[in-house]
Formats: sequence, structure tokens, C-alpha cells
Amino acid sequence: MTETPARISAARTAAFTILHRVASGKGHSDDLLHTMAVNALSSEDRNLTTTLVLGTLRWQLAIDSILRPYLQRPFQEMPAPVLLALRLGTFQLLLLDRIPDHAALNESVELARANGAPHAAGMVNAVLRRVQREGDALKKNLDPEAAHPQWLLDRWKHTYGNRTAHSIAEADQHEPNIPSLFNAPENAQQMDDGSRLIAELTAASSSGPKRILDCCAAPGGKTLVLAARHPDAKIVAADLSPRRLSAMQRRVERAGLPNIETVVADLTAQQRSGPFTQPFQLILCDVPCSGTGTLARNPEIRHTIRPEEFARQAERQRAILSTALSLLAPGGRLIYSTCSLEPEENEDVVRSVLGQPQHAALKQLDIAPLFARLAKENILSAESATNLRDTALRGTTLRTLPGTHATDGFFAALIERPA
Ligand SMILES: C[S@@+](CC[C@H](N)C(=O)[O-])C[C@H]1O[C@@H](n2cnc3c(N)ncnc32)[C@H](O)[C@@H]1O
Repeated sequence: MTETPARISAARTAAFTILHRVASGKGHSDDLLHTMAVNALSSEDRNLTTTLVLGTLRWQLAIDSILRPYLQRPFQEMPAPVLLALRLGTFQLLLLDRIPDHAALNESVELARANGAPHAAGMVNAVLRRVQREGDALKKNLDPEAAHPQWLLDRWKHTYGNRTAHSIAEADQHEPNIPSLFNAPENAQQMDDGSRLIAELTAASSSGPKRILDCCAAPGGKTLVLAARHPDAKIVAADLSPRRLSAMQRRVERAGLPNIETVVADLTAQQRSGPFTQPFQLILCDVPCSGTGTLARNPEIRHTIRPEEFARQAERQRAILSTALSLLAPGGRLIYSTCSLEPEENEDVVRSVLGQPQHAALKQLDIAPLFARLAKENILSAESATNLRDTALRGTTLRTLPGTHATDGFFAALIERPA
């Protein structure tokens, strides 16, 4: 983190540094907001840093369309620090009521000056003063839809209808919901409700499995739920990334769970050796995905994602699902899940893989009865279970939607290999 010049607060310096790294493709906001440098800030500064980073990234597209007519040069020709200072300043002026205008304005000018653009300080000052003056009119144009790429919004409108697409866009502009879906917290692990729902549905889909496979396990939140629900099972937690898996291994050790074995493996390739020689009665296949259901939590995804990405993701997802299904024991069950809103990564993947001749024996089951089972085990209230059954199903699959449900957007399909 760069040193804080006297006239710039620690929070704004930290936010600027993180936004600069995100814009240069040098890290994800979520990781960068949890570094030692940020943890060393006071809790007030840490909170402000988080608000500034996530808020600016969430509103960036709408802010850019406000700024564009005020600028004499196209964005591409503008030095990154100038653009970032303008975005940060505009975000505070238009969207953060508790920040005094003079702090938002002056510190943004100083940020541009201190980060290699002293010549642009006058311009940043003039543009932000205009934003301040015209603030009331500009605020009316801050539409959540304008904060998303049009092509992505059009996809959601096509898949879910205009009204639902609008509520997804609205939900993306707010802090994610605090976990509240389940009756009791799980292991005091920080886990969002959508992720936990996937883990609980997986655990509930099988009784007394001897061997469980978590195919794409790191950082391991769902594995820990599976271990808590099936303490007598042997759990193999596989992941391609040694770095993510070793962080997971430390988490597993802290939780004191000897029944989890972590293993580095590429599940796009068939696996026959080591822990994969015996089949599994229960498999979670929580594949890597575009993450379009998590834009409130991961706001920058909307700035980097491209339409052609879904086909690339789907190719890898089909390969992983196919490997996982080949490891499923007779009578065994598998949950395929993503945090993507795109059918190409969800229903289409399941349909395509189940259509392959080697998987002809497999059957897709209705996921709905699992809600009742979670209620029966007092993991969900009866009311939540009924509500999910009535609102979070698309055909036989789970489909949670930001704005409709108090969770990120998750998909899950249940597959069985008949005994
Ligand atoms: C959605 S995340 C899994 C989250 C995890 N299930 C949890 O709840 O904490 C997807 C994971 O898949 C892993 N991955 C990506 N490609 C893989 C592959 N070919 N084989 C196995 N794991 C892979 C990534 O490293 C990442 O950790």
C-alpha cells in the first residue's frame, strides 16, 4: 500500500491502491480487502475502505456514463490514477450521504496529484465540482441497470424476464445479505446462505454415505458442512489449485476434522488412482464458473466478463461433471452446482453430459424433496423450506436469484446413479 500523504485519509489511500490493482488486473477486490495492510487499519477506516472499493466497483459503469460528457478526452486516453480519482470522488459525492462533499472532492484531487498526475488536479477539481453542483439531477440517473453491461442485462431479461432482471441488477448494487436463512449458524464458519444451501442440500441428498467426494473443494466452506453432517464418512476434498488447497488444509486442521483428505487433482481429466480408486456414494461438484450470481459480493466481475466466456466455462464444467459422474457409486447421488445465472453453465451442462452415452444410466432427480428434508432435520424452518420450494425451483433444479431470494444466485441439479 502506498504511503498516505498528510492530506489524504488512510481509508481513501487504501481504497485507491486497491482499485488501481483491480483495474490493472493484479488482484480481486475480495482478496485485496483482506490483506495485512488493510487489516492493520482502524475498524472505521477498514469499513470505509470496503465501502469505497466495493461501491465504486458496483457503480463504475453508471458513474462513467455520468463523467463521459464532462471530459474532453476519451477514457482510454486518460491516465488510470485520474480516472480512478474521478470515479472515487463521484461515488462519494452521489452515493455516500455520510461523507462531507469537501472531503470527497479535495481528497480525490489530492489522490490524482499524489499518484503521478499533478497536471490533472485542476481538471479533477473542476469535474467533481460540476458533479457536486448537478448532484440532485445526476442522482436520478443512477439506475442499477446502468451499472451493468447492457449485453449481460439483456441475457437476464431473456432468461428471467424484465422484472426479475431488474431486481437482480438492484440487488447487485447493495451489500450482500447477512446470513439468516438457516436455523442455527454452522460451525461459526463465515458462510453466505447460498453457499450453505448448496452444502446442506448435498448433505441431505444421501443417508449414511461411506465415501464423499468434493470435486472442486477449496476454500472448503461446503466441505466443512458435509463433514459436520456426515461425521462417519471419509471425505476426499479435491481441487486443482495447490495454493487454495493448502489454505483449505489449514482450515481443516483448525476445525480438527481427521476424516477429510485434501488432494490436488485436475477433475477435467479422468481419475482412477489414489483416493479415486473406489467410488463415492455422495459427490459435490461445485464447479468453477463465471460467478454472475455473485455481483454484489464480487462487483468487478461485470467489468471483466465477456459473452464468449460462458462457452469456455461450460467446456470445463462438462469435463469436470463427466469425471465426477464416472466416480459415482451405484445408488450414489451427485449435486452439480454453480453461482452463475447463465443457462449455458447450468441446465445446458447437465443436459449435455447426461446425454453422453457413457452416462446413459444416470437420472436427474427432483431437488424439491430435499427442502422438506432440511426442515425435518430442523436445519431450515418449515416456512423457509416452503418458501424455497415455491420460489427457488426451475423445473427439477434449484435456482436462487439475487433480489428474489436473500442469497447470491445459485444453481443446483441432483443426479443419481441407479443401484
Ligand atoms: C466455486 S470454487 C469452489 C468453492 C468451494 N466448493 C467452497 O465451497 O469453498 C471452484 C473451485 O474449483 C477449482 N477448480 C478449477 N478447475 C478445476 C479442475 N479442473 N479440477 C478441480 N478443481 C478445479 C478452483 O481452484 C476453485 O477452488
